[in-house]
Amino acid sequence: MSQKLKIADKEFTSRLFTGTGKFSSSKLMKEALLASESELITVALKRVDVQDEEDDILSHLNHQHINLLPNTSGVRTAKEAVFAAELSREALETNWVKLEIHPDPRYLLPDPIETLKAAEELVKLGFVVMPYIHADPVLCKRLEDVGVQCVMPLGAPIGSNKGLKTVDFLDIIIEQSNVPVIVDAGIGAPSHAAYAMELGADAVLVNTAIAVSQNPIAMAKAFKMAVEAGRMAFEAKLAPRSEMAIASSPLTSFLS
Ligand SMILES: CC(=O)[C@@H](O)[C@H](O)COP(=O)(O)O
Repeated sequence: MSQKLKIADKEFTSRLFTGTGKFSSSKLMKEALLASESELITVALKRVDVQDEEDDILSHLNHQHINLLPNTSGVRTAKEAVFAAELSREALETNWVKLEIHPDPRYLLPDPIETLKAAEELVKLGFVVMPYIHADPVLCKRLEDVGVQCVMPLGAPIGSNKGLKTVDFLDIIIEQSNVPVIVDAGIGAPSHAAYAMELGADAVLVNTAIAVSQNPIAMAKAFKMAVEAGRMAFEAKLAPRSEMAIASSPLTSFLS
């Protein structure tokens, strides 16, 4: 049994966090997310109708083991992010927020300056801040200094399914971090998720690769298993690498 992950006051058995976008129906989304056994599920505040008590997306996520993580996707500045977080705290009764500020719709890359500014403000306002950022080890330390509860560096641009293009920097972030590291975005296959976990990431967040798969329910299960396998391998400690071949069985006394 793998160690539990603690973020702020919550403990998680599952290290697979999931997103709610791009599913072809709410029913399929619900079934896939249940199959993933994810306990932290992010939902874009812009997709929630706070006036409607029967809001479709929320009613499908109303399960005992599911914690909602509102995200600020769609905002362009720190000021807008703080406003969105305050709205979500009011509407969804949670002080957890996934801070996403990506002003450029082409690459959806996070703005590091606005993100740091917003994180500082949100921490002061009592939020549990989970910032989505580029895989920048210096920024991660600066965010840690202002009091975020984890960092969420990207593997590749959102929705690109390209995998861990930032692996050398993720390695440094994981080595230096005093808060959980959650690899977010661009994870396109269960093997990418397993790789992130083997590196020592504390969790991964996956949306597109599950939602747009031909069979999201089976894919959610595959990701669940990959994350568990990767974490187990990390805890078991991977065997050291060698430049030279090292025979697996003795080479002396062969056929003598
Ligand atoms: C849903 C979310 O919060 C995003 O960060 C993003 O959608 C995750 O990235 P992928 O869609 O590439 O998995």
